[in-house]
This record gives sequence, C-alpha cells and structure tokens, in this order.
Amino acid sequence: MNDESQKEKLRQHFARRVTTQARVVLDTWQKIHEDRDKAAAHRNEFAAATDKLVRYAQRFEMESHARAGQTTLELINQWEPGSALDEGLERQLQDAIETLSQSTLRRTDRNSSEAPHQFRRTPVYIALANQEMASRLIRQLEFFGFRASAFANADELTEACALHKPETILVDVNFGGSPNAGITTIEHLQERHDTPIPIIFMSDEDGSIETRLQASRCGGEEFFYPAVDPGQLIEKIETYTHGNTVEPYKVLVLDDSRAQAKYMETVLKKAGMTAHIITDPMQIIHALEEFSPEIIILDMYMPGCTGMEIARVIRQQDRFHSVPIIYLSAEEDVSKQLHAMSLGGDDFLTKPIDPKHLIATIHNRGRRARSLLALMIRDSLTGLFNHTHTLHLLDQEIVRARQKEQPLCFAMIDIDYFKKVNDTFGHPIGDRVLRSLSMFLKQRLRKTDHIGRYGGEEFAIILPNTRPSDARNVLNEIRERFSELQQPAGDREFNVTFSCGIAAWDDDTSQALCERADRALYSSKELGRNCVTLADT
Ligand SMILES: Nc1nc2c(ncn2[C@@H]2O[C@H](COP(=O)(O)OP(=O)(O)OP(=O)(O)O)[C@@H](O)[C@H]2O)c(=O)[nH]1
Repeated sequence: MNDESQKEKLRQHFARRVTTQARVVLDTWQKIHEDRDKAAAHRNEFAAATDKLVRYAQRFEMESHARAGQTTLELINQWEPGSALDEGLERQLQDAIETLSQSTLRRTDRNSSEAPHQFRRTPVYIALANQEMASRLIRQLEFFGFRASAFANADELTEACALHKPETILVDVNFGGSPNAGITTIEHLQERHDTPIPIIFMSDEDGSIETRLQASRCGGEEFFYPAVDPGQLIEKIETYTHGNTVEPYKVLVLDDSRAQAKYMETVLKKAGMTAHIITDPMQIIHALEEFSPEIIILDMYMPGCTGMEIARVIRQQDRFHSVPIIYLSAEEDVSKQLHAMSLGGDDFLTKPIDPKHLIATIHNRGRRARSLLALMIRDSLTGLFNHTHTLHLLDQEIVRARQKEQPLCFAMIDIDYFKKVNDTFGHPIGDRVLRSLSMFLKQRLRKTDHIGRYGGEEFAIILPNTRPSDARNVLNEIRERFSELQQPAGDREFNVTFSCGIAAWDDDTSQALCERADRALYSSKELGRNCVTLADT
C-alpha cells in the first residue's frame, strides 16, 4: 500500500470515530428530549459525550463536527447541573443538535457507503423459501440503506424478532416447507407484540381467498401472488418502513388564556406533536408565516375578536385555505357550534378539553389534510414534490438563505439514455427506475434537502445551507453509488447512470438559478454523461 492510500485509510478510520461519537451525542439528546422529567439525570452524560466529540473532531480536523459540537457544548455549559432544562435553552440546543445532525448525515466522506446504515437502524426481515432470491434482495436493500437479514427457518426468525422488532417482514406463505407454515409462524410472532408488525406475504402457489384472509388477519398488509421481482418488493418495503417515520404534526394554538394555552402545549407535546402557542390574536399572521402549521386550534371567544373572525382571515390566504381549523369553547349550544363551523372551521371541541379526544381529532384531521396536500404538491409516480411545488420551495429557501446569510445550492439530475431503458425493457421497468432513483435520493440526502421530480426523467434537488463543493461531493457520491445499483428486469439486470448540474445561489432569482443548473446539466451530458458539473457563478 502506498503512502497516499495508507493516509486515506487512516483518515476514513478517524472520520468514522467522529461520526460514531456524534451519534452518541444525538442519542443522548434524544433521551433528554423524550423524557424531560429525567432530563437533568442525563445532563452530565450529554456534556461528556459532546466534549469528547469536540476533542475527536478537532484532532481529526473534521471542522463542521467540531463547530457544531462546540456550539452545543457552550449551550450545555449554561445548563446548571441537577436543574431542569429551561425552555429557551432547549430550543437553542435543538437548533445546535440539528446542525450537528446535518453534519453527521451529510455524506461527503469517501467511505460513506456505510452511512445510511447508521440511521436506518430498525431491520427488515426476510423469510423466503428461495435463498438466492433472499440474498439478492438483501444486496439491493443495502443499496437503499436498509438493514436487512434473511432467515433459513421459523425458529431463527422468531428469535431475531424477540431480540429486535423489525420494521417489516417479507415472508413466503409456505416458509418452513409445509403449506401455510409461514402464516402460522407469523400468527405466533404477532401474539408477542403489542402492535403488529406489518407483513408482506408472497406465494407462488396459493392465491386463494382462504389463504389471503388468514394472511390479512395476522397483519398481512400485502399479498403477492404470484411472487414478484425484487424491484417491486423493495418499493413495498420502502412504503412500510417510511410509514413508521411519520413527521410530527405541526399544530398552532391560539388561546388568550395563558394557562389553557400552556396546558394544550403540554398535551400536544406529550403526544409527540410540534406545538406553537400564541395568546395574542394579533400575532396570527406572523405565526402562520413563521411556523407554517398543518392544523390550527382557535379559542372561540377572545378579547378584541372571535375565533370565527380569525378563521375567516386565515382562509383568505391561499396557502392556508385547506388547513384544518378546530375551535375550542365552552359553548354547548349545537346551533352556535354549527354556525361557527360554517365560518371556516372544521371541528368543535368543548372545554374542558379531553386530551384523548383532542389528539384523536388532530390525528384524523391531520391525516386527511396531509393526503389532500400530497395530491396537490407531490408527483404520483415517485411521491417526490412536483415541479410547481419544487419551484415554490426554491423561492422559500432563497428567502431563508438571504435572511440567514447562508449558502444554497440547486441541482438538476437527468437519467442518461432513459429512452433506451424504456425501449429495451418497457415503460413499467422505466417507471421502476424512476422510483428507484427517487428512493435512492430520499435515502442518501439530508432531511432538510428538498427533492422534486422536475419533469419526465429529470429531478431537482434544493440543498439549503450547503457550499457548492459539498453539494458536488454529495451528488458525485450518489451518482457513483447509483450507477452500481443493479436494476432488476425479470431475469436480467442492468445499470443506469445519471448526469447532474449544480448551481450555487449567487443572490440571483430562482429562475436564473435554475437556468444555470440546467446549463451545467447540459455540460455534463456534453462531457459524455454520468458526471456532475458545477456551474460558474
Ligand atoms: N417510463 C417512463 N418514461 C418516461 C417518463 N417520462 C418521460 N419518459 C421517457 O424518458 C425518455 C427521455 O428521453 P430523451 O429526452 O431522448 O433522453 P435520454 O434517452 O434520457 O437521453 P439523454 O438524456 O440525452 O442521456 C423518453 O423516452 C420519455 O418517453 C415516465 O414517467 N416513465
């Protein structure tokens, strides 16, 4: 091994140590955040872990980790040992932790092929009669950052589930040899868990209604008969694993009684929601802009104006036209309640509020609102943001970048020779390739990046707070890894590449930024495709 490659190996080794330590810090913060009553008990552990991270990051010259760790440490030092965590400080710590987690998730390290495994930690289990198919699936799933394991018999599967509950299990109906033995194993497994594990069943031999019913009764979410290829299975697995990481609902509460508002905040936060509380109705416009709520709870009677009047003002803004509004009041007169709802409200809860009722109402309203919103802003094939919404997000991010004086990058991706994929393998396989790239991007980019389907086989990515060189490294790494992914087409496999153009925001308009990214993409195509070009500023 020459000097250079030895150095590189060492660098990778140390980089891993820093990112592992960053994970420890994030996990400790999670503990503090989840159980605020016990936060003080974890304060010193949190401080020690962060201190260690800063020392490692400085020693191994990982600047962004060192900076984020240092900021976090300074904030922890303001937290008196043994005392409760002050709310203002908690918010600041949350911001610092988000910055740290962005450094941790940003995969600019050369060895980043391992990175997604760190945060997709819940496993997917595979119990198939065909072991070769199982191994092929695992290889594919690992590409998408899943942790997957295959099992040879029912006992091994049961043991693994007892040790670590999986996100989903893919199982053959006759896993174990005899007819329906796979279903029987799952029935026993589910009895041991309070909440059922989502199961994907498949069968080559039996698609009868009796078998389907039995499968569905023990948590079978899908039933593939005849069995399908790995590409389709991975898409299904993605659906069930994604469903487990639902974003918390963002709820805005306007109540002039500070005590009532505080109570609501506690109830909502306990239910895992993100709450923003205001007590002055005149703050509503500002709160809508700043917080972008998904659900709004309004007190009916406040000094100076009523909840109904506020609801009408909210509804006058296009963006909040369909956000669910729930009224709170001691009003028991049903005709008055109906009148209030006719003026822009969706639901009515009477005080004193029953927390269970409140949370159930928010969940119901929120779920519906999200699916309606998804129809408007998402592309139906890939689930990514559609063209219009991507541009809207780009405008928003430009405003934010200007306010915060942060860098911003915009990337355009276009699959190479995609027409040939369609012509050779057919349109459905072409669609599958589009979905696999979309899953790949979702998996490999940060949560704060926005991914859109810009056109047919074109994708757009907005990378907030990202320097051009970092954007290029990240996209180059994604490009390399994606080109290695074996795309299944029946018994055959093939590879697909993409070209990419990136433009760094240079105080220009979104239109100019898109044009520069598009020209850079065109240069990548001209250079022979399968490469990333950074536009001049
Ligand atoms: N399967 C599928 N194909 C699509 C979809 N949208 C666009 N396409 C196809 O994408 C192909 C794009 O082809 P071209 O614009 O010629 O580009 P290309 O073959 O990718 O070649 P280069 O971009 O020059 O590397 C066309 O054949 C379109 O029909 C879609 O939603 N699904």
